[in-house]
Amino acid sequence: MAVQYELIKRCSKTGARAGRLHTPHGTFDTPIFMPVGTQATVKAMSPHELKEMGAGIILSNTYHLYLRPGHELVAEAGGLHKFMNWDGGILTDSGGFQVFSLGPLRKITEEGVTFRSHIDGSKQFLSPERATEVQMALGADIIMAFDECVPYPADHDYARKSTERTTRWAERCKGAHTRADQALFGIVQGGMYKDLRSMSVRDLVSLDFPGYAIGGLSVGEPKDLMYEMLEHTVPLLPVNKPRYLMGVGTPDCLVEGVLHGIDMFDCVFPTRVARNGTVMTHQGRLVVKNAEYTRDFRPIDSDCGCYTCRNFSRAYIRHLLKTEEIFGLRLTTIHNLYFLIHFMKKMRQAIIEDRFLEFRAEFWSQYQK
Ligand SMILES: CCCSCc1cc(N)cc2c(=O)[nH]c(N)nc12
Repeated sequence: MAVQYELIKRCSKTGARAGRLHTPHGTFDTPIFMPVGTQATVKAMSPHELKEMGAGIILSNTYHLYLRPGHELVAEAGGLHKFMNWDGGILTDSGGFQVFSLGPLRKITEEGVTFRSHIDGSKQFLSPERATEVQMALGADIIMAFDECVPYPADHDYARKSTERTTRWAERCKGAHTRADQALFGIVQGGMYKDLRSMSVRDLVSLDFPGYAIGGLSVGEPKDLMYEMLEHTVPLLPVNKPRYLMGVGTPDCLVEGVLHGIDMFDCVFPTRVARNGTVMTHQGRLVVKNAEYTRDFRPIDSDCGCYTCRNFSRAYIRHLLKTEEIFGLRLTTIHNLYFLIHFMKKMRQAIIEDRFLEFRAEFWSQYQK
């Protein structure tokens, strides 16, 4: 099997677990945070810097790469790993989510989704088969089934019909997937309805995927509702397969996701907010661009071991951001990614030492959302 999950330690009191994910491009400790590199680059970061800070698996987007430069060109280059010179793990999303979130004009039918390119307005079409073919050409280690992310809010009838179609699409993706060196993950939907979440898990598990993503969350719902869906859904998934919570997240959501037994996370948040000067600390977010940091010669976070915190002050970083110096957003990006990658490592160690609940309590005692 291209991707295998190895359970190392389960927390004795919660769903939290420490594991390893074996892939064709390396073995990675879980829980893991996966930086997003939408267009075959984690913005402002070099592959060397990503490797140095401990990144293991990065994400790219089928929707964007299909439109530009085209999956055929990436295949001609030898696949994504060669094209972007990254020898770690790569996961690609299937494109459905981006079609729904980027394309204002789209038409969903049983066959697939017709949409307008956000680049040149050209009419495009993605089907489960096409999305799978594109991802096989891109060559990621883990690829995602083509799904519809049920919008929030959605009524029960819409959520049911959409989720049932996502399952039929998942079966078609499975039928079209012929690369033995890639793992195709199913994506659980069901909106905010426990009965539909159970139905989606039941139907996808019967198709026997090597891993399962939980989709349709982190789509604007209250965090407590996301946690309620996780509490219901994760225990229904196979223990010996990886669980991936899509689009999450911030440190608080990562802690609660790990609590419920999630192994893999991704989110554009840390890199996106870094570019406008918001950085993460153990006490919560800090907008280093603000005037209050003009003469603050301390590092962003004195407990952080990243290149940024070892070499530069808040005052200097604020100066770079205010003057729109490119180095400024590189420094904040380095910090935010390092912070989350190492936050996961600390959580994993706490699980292994069976003190995850103490870790969680300590986190919440310091963290201001
Ligand atoms: C590179 C981005 C990966 S995660 C994008 C994402 C994020 C969120 N929040 C939900 C979904 C979903 O339901 N389906 C799919 N394919 N993707 C989702």
